[in-house]
Amino acid sequence: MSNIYMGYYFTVEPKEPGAEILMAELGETPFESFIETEEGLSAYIQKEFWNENILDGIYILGSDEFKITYTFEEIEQVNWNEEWEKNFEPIDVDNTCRVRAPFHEKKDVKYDIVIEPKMSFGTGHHETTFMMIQHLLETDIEGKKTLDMGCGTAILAILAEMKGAQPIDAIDIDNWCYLNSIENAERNNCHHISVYEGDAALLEEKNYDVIIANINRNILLNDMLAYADCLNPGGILLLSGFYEEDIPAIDTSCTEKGLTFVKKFSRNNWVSLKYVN
Ligand SMILES: C[S@@+](CC[C@H](N)C(=O)[O-])C[C@H]1O[C@@H](n2cnc3c(N)ncnc32)[C@H](O)[C@@H]1O
Repeated sequence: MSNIYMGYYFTVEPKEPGAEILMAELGETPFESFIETEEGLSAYIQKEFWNENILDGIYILGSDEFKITYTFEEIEQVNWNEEWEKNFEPIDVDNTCRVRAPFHEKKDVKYDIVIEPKMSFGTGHHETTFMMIQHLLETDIEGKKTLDMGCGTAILAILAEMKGAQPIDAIDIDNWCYLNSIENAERNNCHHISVYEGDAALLEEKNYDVIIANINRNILLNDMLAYADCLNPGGILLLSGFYEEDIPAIDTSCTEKGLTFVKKFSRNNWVSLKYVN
């Protein structure tokens, strides 16, 4: 995979909620890494997926409610650690789970997850990850065979292991995420997580008690049958990566496959749904 990136540096006024909306919109494009800055947002995209019109469909850039300016440059090599050290604050979910980088001090919480995100999505800062953590925190997964599909940094697989799930398969289509997940699983002393590079094609002949999938609307809809087919009776499916308006399509797809809706979380129009088989 190419290491040449295009870095975009956005100044966003007002920053709240502008930077978050901008990040959500860019997250729908091949931009793959985001860092919140004092002025707004830095966003990175691999040059091979970039073109000069890449921002054309970004609605917020044309909105009267926000003043957004930016510069961009080509970057040969990004020092992600340095970038994250400057900008990454630990996050706390429900006072039970803390996600931090290796350079943050350790605090006394039940689930202390250390993530070195580099280029992978999944630091807990994104609404979808946050809500998936909330679902996992309140679901009994002790001893359950678990799949984390679209694992990113493996943040959710790591929490699943900390909550007693095993064995756990963590799958991501992206090579960076695959490598970063292996590193993060080791960093958190996880011994029950197997990481694979790939997609739903890897699920043939598999079965799980719990499936976690925080990806996006279209991939979830496309792969829902593969998930449902390998979910054991009574198994739990946790989904995120889509908006309130996508719920009818996702829900129809799930109920068609015999799954029953259990609970929804929502944050800033992002949602996360729990189903049982
Ligand atoms: C929204 S991120 C979620 C990361 C992490 N699980 C979290 O909750 O923060 C989605 C991840 O799914 C991966 N992905 C995208 N399409 C996929 C597919 N078809 N199969 C497996 N993984 C996929 C992406 O590379 C990305 O790491």
